[in-house]
Amino acid sequence: MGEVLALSLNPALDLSVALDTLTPGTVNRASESRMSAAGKGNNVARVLAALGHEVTVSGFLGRDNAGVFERAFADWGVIDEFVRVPGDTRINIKLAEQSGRVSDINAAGASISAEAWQQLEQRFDKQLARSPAAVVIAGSLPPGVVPEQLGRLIVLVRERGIPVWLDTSGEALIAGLKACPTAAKPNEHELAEWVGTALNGEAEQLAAARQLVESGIDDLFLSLGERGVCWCYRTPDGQTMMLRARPPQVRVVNTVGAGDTLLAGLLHARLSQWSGEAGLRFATALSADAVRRIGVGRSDGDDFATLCEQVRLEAVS
Ligand SMILES: Nc1ncnc2c1ncn2[C@@H]1O[C@H](COP(=O)(O)OP(=O)(O)OP(=O)(O)O)[C@@H](O)[C@H]1O
Ligand SMILES: O=P(O)(O)OC[C@@]1(O)O[C@H](CO)[C@@H](O)[C@@H]1O
Repeated sequence: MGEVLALSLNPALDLSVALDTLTPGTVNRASESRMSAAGKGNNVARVLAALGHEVTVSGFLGRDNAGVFERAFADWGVIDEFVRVPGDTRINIKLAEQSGRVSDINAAGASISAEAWQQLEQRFDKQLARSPAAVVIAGSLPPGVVPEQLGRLIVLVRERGIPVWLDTSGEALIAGLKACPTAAKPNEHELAEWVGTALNGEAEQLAAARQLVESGIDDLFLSLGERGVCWCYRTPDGQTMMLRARPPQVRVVNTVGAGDTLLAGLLHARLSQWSGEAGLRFATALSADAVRRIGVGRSDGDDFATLCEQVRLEAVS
């Protein structure tokens, strides 16, 4: 299986807190808390490495708390090509209630200097020269990095004929989509940000997904939380098609990183040259499996084959 380069320009340490019910303004007692190396690109990298891919991770890491990431990268078996910057990598707080509701508090991240950006670009160029099978760019941009810089990275990858998969939000998503990545995975809120107005119902969401594919993106995966995922793509004869996957019902513990698990599963299937249907089924089951516990990727459960069977695929007309 080909090598993957996963870029997290703004990685994070996730402090995941499980509690019965969150009551703002009071002392809340956690039933469990855990700190882990994360950020969207790193989460995708972790899942891909567990699925057997050779993965290089890159982006910016704060020097002062880099140790937690370095230990995690060694544990996951990924190659660390992060540029070290002064200070700490941000800590994001994930509050997961018994009901399955999650509240995220995401920090802005350390500011990136022009010099650090230059270092990143130089490394990126070398990494691309090794012709990875795919590049994933995922997560928000840190202060000091403007959306156009993300667009430039995407163009650099595409110029080399390497597939680039994008998962980001807000202005970064708008600039990133303009640069025409091979694939993108917005959730419904991110897609509405791209459109610039609220999307009322699935018909409007699917129309926006279609518009993106018709603008030149090969594969658009619109993730819809517990409602599953819609894959919009262009056939070799230029038609736009849509396939919908509905996940099985599972007991939700923590949904953080479900989108990253989904993206990793989809890319794994693509790099393994599975059919689109098989890939969508696998990735939907993988992300449903992931929400049953804290963390990304496959759980220890022995019912994964059943989860795959329970995913419902349907063509969208
Ligand atoms: N409650 C759930 N039950 C089953 N599957 C789920 C559930 N929530 C999410 N999933 C699966 O995970 C996928 C991704 O979820 P979602 O759309 O919430 O991604 P996201 O917003 O990008 O998440 P994140 O940013 O936390 O990674 C969904 O398409 C679905 O397949
Ligand atoms: O602030 P961003 O970069 O948009 O998202 C960061 C983040 O919420 O995404 C991951 C889940 O997808 C978490 O590990 C991480 O904390």
